Amino acid sequence: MQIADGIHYIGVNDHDIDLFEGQFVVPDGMAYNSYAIVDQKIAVMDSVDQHFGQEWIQNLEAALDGREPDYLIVQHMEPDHSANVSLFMERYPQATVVASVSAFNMMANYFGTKYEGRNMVIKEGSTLSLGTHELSFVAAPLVHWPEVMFTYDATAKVLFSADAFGKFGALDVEQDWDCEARRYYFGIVGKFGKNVQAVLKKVAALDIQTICPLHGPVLSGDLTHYLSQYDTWSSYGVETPGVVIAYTSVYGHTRQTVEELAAALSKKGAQRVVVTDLARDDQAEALEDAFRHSVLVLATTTYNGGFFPTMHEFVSHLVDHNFQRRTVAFVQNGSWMPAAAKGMRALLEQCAGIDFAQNVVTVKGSLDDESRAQIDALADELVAKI
Ligand SMILES: Cc1cc2nc3c(=O)[nH]c(=O)nc-3n(C[C@H](O)[C@H](O)[C@H](O)COP(=O)(O)O)c2cc1C
Repeated sequence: MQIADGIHYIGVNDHDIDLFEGQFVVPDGMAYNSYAIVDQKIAVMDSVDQHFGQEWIQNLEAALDGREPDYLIVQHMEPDHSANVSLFMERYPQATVVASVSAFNMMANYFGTKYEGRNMVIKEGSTLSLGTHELSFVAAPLVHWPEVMFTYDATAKVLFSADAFGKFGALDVEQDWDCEARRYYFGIVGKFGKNVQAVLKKVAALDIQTICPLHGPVLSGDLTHYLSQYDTWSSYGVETPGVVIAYTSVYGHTRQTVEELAAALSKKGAQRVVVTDLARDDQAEALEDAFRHSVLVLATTTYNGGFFPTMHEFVSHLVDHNFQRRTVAFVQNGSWMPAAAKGMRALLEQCAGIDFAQNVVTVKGSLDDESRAQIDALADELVAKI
């Protein structure tokens, strides 16, 4: 598949993977993208996951039509992209590997060599001419690893963006971009909003017609939507006004409380209320929902003096991913000494700019008039904050 003049797609689809990066469910598989820029010199953009080396080489050789590659540009050393660097370097002994200093340090760790004598160290502003295609490199530290470089092809007006603008899902599955790109962003890149903002500012100065990420589809046409989504996500802005209620429940009373709160919110004018069961639904989906919307309600059981383990896991994800600048409310259940709200709040105090709702719903085992009045008061407070 030709993406632009001289630029070929040579990546692979993975439908065998169970969990991406050891934790994310990917029901539609995953794509490991790689590209060949065929010019007077030939550059290959990154390799692919360890299981697909032979397929990748076949794709490369089909695109090269008997020629041999001159460069392997390693933008990102995460093994789903770098696992076949050594295969490439053995197969093409004339080729040079092009990467940042930190990428070469990681190559020493992974492959036991920095390819001395066959390497080209690049940094922000370095250039590489392939003949017609003029490449320049844009440092993207911590988007989302420290060694990451973007590559800009000024001739084809293509930005090779490493993991940025990537998404879950193989390329032979038709899918809306936003949903799985958002889940990918907040699960994997989201902690590093400042770094994403910094690199977005740099690429804003470039004339870009096509974005070639290392996962997900090549983006072309009007890029405004993708750039604007990345700007909102990386600045922790609200994408969709609404309430997310993330809950756990052992015996159903907390679930019933959540259902009544959701109904009260809708009745009082909330246009969008999303409810997720943290023990059964995908927590990565819940995480992206929390970052997407304006208000988050956490509802859980007091559990051995603390709070329920799956809620603990979710709150840890929020803190780890730099959750910030949102309204957060608590619903707690406790048959003898409710303490879940206090425990959750203590962890979330680490997050910047959280507006904790004044009203807390406390259910002592099962709902009663007092807790129903609290639901009503909390719904009033939250509707005003959406
Ligand atoms: C293993 C376990 C530990 C619990 N620990 C506490 C506790 O420390 N303090 C408390 O007040 N209630 C505690 N509870 C009681 C729960 O609040 C009660 O079971 C309630 O019904 C849970 O809400 P649910 O119906 O939504 O599951 C505990 C319940 C379980 C099952």
